[in-house]
Amino acid sequence: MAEVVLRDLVRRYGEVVAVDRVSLTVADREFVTLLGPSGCGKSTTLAAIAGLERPTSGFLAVGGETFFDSRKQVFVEAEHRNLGLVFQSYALWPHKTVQENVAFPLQLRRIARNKQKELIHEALALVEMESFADRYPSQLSGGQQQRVALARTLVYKPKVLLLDEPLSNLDAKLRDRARTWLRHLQREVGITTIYVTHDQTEALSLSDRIAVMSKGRIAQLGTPHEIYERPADPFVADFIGTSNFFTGEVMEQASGRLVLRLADEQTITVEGGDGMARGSRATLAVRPERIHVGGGTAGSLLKGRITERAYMGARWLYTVEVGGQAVRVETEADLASGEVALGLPERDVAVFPAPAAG
Ligand SMILES: Nc1ncnc2c1ncn2[C@@H]1O[C@H](COP(=O)(O)OP(=O)(O)OP(=O)(O)O)[C@@H](O)[C@H]1O
Repeated sequence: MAEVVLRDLVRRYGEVVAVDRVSLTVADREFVTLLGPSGCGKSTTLAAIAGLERPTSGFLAVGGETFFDSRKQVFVEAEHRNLGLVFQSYALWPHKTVQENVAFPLQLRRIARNKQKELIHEALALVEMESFADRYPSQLSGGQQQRVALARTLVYKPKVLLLDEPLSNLDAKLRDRARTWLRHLQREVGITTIYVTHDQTEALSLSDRIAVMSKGRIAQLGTPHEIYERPADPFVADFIGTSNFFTGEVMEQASGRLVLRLADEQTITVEGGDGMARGSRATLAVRPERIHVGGGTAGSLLKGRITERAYMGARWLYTVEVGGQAVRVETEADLASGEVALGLPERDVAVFPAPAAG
C-alpha cells in the first residue's frame, strides 16, 4: 500500500507562502494531478513529497511511514524515501547508453548483476524501448529520451511516482501519444502517481482526481468530471475550460432556484444558489458549448447580437454581445452576424456569490 498523506503542509520562503496548509490524501494506485497556474505552489508541494524541499510545518507520510512531521521534528532525507521522480529536465547521462542509464539506480542500490539485467529488460520493455538499449541519448528523440528517463525511475520499483511536467518538452502530437501511453503504463504497473502540470487537457485526460491549486492552496479536489461540471468557485470555472461569467442582483431564491437580474434588466434562472439572499450579488458561469443558439432549451433566454464569428474546424466560435458584455458561444451551427437568442439550460449554469468589489 502506498498511500500519500499530506496534512496542513506549509512551505514558506521568507514572506512568500508557496504552500499554504495543503491537506490531501492520495490513495494507493491512484493518479492525482496538481494543476494550477504558474506560481500556485504545485512544484513546491511535489518537491516536499520528494524530500527535495523541507516544509515549514505540517505532516507528510507515504505508505504509512512518516517522512515529515514538524511537531515531532521528523524529516526523512530524499534518498531514504525510495520515491520515483521524473522532472521536466530529464537529463540522461550523455556518455552512457540507454541500458547503462537505466542500470545506474540499480548500481547505486547494489543490486546483484544478473538481477540488474532482468530488471533493466523489464523496465525497457514497459516503456517499449528494448530495441534502443545500446543507443546513446543523442541518438534518441525527445519522447524516447523521456521514456528512458521513466524506465530509469521505474526500474527500482518505487512506491510512488512523482512527475513534474514530464511531457512538456514534447510537441503536441507526441505529447498526446505519450499521455495515453503514460496512463496505460500507470494502470498496468499500478503505481501511486502524483503529477504536476499547468496543462488542463493533460490533467483532465490522465487523472483519477485533480487538485486545482491557487495561491498555495487547493481550490478544489475532485474527479475531472466534477471539476469541469461543478467547479467550486469562479477561479476553477475559469481555469478549467472556458466559462462566461454573468454578475448581477439576486431577485429571488426559492425551491432550489435562483433568479438573477443583469445590468441590462434581462434575467437568468438557474438551479442552486441556496442561502443567497435577495438583493445580494451573484456570479453565474456557463460554458461556451452549453449555450444554445436560437434558444430551443428549457432555461433562460438572453437577447444578444453576434459581433464576431470564427470557423474552428469542427465548430464555430461566436462572440455575442449581451448587454454590453462579450459572451463566447461554441456551436456547430453556421450563423450570420446580427440578432440572436441564447438559451441557457438551468442545469448548465453554475452559481457563486459574487466576489467582493475592489
Ligand atoms: N527557492 C525559492 N525562494 C523563494 N520563493 C520561491 C522559491 N521557490 C518557489 N518560490 C515561490 O513560491 C511560489 C510557488 O512556486 P512553485 O514553483 O511551487 O509554483 P508552481 O505552481 O510549480 O509554478 P510553475 O508552474 O511556474 O513551476 C512562487 O511564488 C515562487 O515564486
